Amino acid sequence: MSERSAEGFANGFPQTRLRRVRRHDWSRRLVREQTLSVNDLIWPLFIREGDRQREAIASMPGVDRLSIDLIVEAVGEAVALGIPAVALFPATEAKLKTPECEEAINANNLVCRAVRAVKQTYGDRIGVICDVALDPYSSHGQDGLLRDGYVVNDETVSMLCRQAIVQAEAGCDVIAPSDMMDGRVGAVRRALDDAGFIDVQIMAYAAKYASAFYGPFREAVGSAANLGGGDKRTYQMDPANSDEALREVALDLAEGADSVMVKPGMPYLDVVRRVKETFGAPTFVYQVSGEYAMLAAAAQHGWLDRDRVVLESLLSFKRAGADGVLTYFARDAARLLG
Ligand SMILES: NCC(=O)CCC(=O)O
Ligand SMILES: [Mg+2]
Repeated sequence: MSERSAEGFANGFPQTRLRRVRRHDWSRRLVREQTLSVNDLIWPLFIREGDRQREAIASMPGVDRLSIDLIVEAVGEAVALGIPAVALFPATEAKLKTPECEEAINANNLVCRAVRAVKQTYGDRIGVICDVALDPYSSHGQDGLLRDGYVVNDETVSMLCRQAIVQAEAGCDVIAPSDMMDGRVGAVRRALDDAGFIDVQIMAYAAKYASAFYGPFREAVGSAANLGGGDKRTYQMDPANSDEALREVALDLAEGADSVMVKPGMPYLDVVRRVKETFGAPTFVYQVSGEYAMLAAAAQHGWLDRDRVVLESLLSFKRAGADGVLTYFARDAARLLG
């Protein structure tokens, strides 16, 4: 049944009716420009010490820190759902955090043990991504080594190379430098190649902003208190800039990054679009802990429809040009899409 034209719409006006193709579901599906699938998802998981330990993270309702045995079970769910990769983040015990971050290069540290357990169980059925940065290990909460209160670049990069090697030795498939030191991608690439890890990928946190949206993550890995009132503005990017993001991405690609990342996600969709259009390289985006917290908390209150905002937010990353999304909603989204 069609509406009869009213008086004001004589002579066939409007000629173009964009609503016509929106009228029925079959037609909406035919003209849909973007799709979200399980292949777009990377699931970040938090690891803690112990056996059968599951510990809630207050500011991330629905996300827990898991001991390695439970991490292996969670990764099993990801495998069953078809999620292509997980990113593992260690909540290092406070007693192991030091100013010089020695635990980062301990081949038997929490994340290395978790990677070994996951890889022994699932092999190449799922990819494992590990950050390279010192904040899970530093008593000061910074991502690099501190000298006179300043995070020094080159000395930090040397540590990051050693960290990348112990993680690759543990079986990590993708090294993700998240530290924002200059030159670290090239240095880590050389270190990996020299050690024989020519097929270990690098996913560079290329445009990582000094954002307030990381708050819950710092609670999750226990670095918030260490950082105190400190911030990371001498190495992470100024939220005001996007030309600079293109320069960061250009350098990381030139230094050998296999893929690049923009972080955070929802407030930086314009940056995702510019990066993808400019370089056409595999581009990922991180829907960070604060974004998760906003949506999860509002949904808990009944103020937002959780399933719908999760899928809409993830689709927005695809529309902006992202090839994939690191999201704490990955398991939920995979179930909804399944
Ligand atoms: N390097 C990983 C992160 O910093 C994650 C931040 C977040 O989820 O807030
Ligand atoms: Mg850089």
